[in-house]
Amino acid sequence: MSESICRWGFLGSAAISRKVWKAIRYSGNGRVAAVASRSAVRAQAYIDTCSAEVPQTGPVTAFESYEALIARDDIDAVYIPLPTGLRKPWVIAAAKAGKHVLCEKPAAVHADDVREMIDACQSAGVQFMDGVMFDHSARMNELHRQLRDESPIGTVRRIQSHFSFPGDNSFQKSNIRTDAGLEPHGALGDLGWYCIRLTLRATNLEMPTSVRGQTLTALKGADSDGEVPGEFTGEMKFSSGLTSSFYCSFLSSNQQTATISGDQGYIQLNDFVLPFYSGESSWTKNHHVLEIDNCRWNFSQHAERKSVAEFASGERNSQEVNMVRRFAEAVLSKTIDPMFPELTLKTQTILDGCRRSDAGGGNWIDL
Ligand SMILES: NC(=O)C1=CN([C@@H]2O[C@H](COP(=O)(O)OP(=O)(O)OC[C@H]3O[C@@H](n4cnc5c(N)ncnc54)[C@H](OP(=O)(O)O)[C@@H]3O)[C@@H](O)[C@H]2O)C=CC1
Ligand SMILES: O=C1CO[C@H](CO)[C@@H](O)[C@@H]1O
Repeated sequence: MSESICRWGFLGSAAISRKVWKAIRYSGNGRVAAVASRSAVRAQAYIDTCSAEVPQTGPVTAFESYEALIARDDIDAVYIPLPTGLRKPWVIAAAKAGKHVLCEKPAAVHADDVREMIDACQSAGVQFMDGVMFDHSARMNELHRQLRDESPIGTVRRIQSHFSFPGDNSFQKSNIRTDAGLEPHGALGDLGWYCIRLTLRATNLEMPTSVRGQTLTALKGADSDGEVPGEFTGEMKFSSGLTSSFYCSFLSSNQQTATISGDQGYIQLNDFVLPFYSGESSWTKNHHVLEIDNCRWNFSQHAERKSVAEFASGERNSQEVNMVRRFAEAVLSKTIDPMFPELTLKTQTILDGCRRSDAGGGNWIDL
């Protein structure tokens, strides 16, 4: 391995990997060294268009098979944004070849597959991390710290989140997200994954005792063998009495809201996954008061806006840049952080429970 720079290889020419390409350029401790595609022409075209906007700090080699890239010994880490249904064998092959693995979300088809993927990484002594960028945002880390150490809203009782975007006709017919073989969890995997993760972060990684879920609308892409959740609602119950619910959808307008409610106030975020384009990430802490005095019944508003200085995306302190920088730090220092595989496995276990509940009619499932 080169001493100070993590050499990244990408599997596939996924749309999201263009954002990660730029993030790696800005990370300061990595560079994209290779891209593999099922088509050599596509790999080279991808490298050319990305390089024209964001050049890497060295040459980037195109490979026409994922195997060929994984076999190289001048690659330290692979980024795997292949469709979820196809990802597992490539994660395991990469780990066996000694490559550290940044794996897109949702991690896998089942939690058993996640265990196999993580075991392969552990056996090979390489880092496993999923692609949830907000785990690396200064805002989320500050909220996590406050909720754990300071009880800014008292005891947390309820977490509600909503992640949706409106997928048009062409999306519904031909995007990987509506193909059961490629993205079997549909909106639950694509968007609900973040809602579940937010809950885990807010509870300091505590697992719920039971979950339930329901597909509200199913979608089926033109080439899909089956339906996927296009609109899904899920709930979680915790031993402390805390409850959490979420809604995710490919059919509602752009919304990324989260409310964390305590017995002394609530925290509201309006952009919890992809921060609004700005140089700071904000949230509000609310502790409204109902003032009653004889004929005067006033609900008085008390809302404090809080923020951290952090560019939403595409800058050196943005969450996706922090993600790849932190990953490369683990690679370069040979210090594996076990929290990341744990987070992935817990998220997938809750997702699996929601799907089992859905398949059984929406009843509560004990985890
Ligand atoms: N963390 C985040 O913020 C984000 C994460 N994601 C996740 O990343 C993953 C990829 O999403 P997205 O970028 O939209 O995906 P794309 O459809 O743009 O890309 C998927 C890539 O996978 C490769 N591939 C291999 N086999 C197949 C196949 N049978 N069908 C289709 N593609 C195949 C293709 O590369 P090639 O043909 O070149 O080999 C293709 O470019 C998803 O799981 C998604 O949830 C997506 C967006 C944001
Ligand atoms: O992970 C993701 C982040 O947000 C997108 C929507 O805006 C998703 O579709 C994507 O897969």
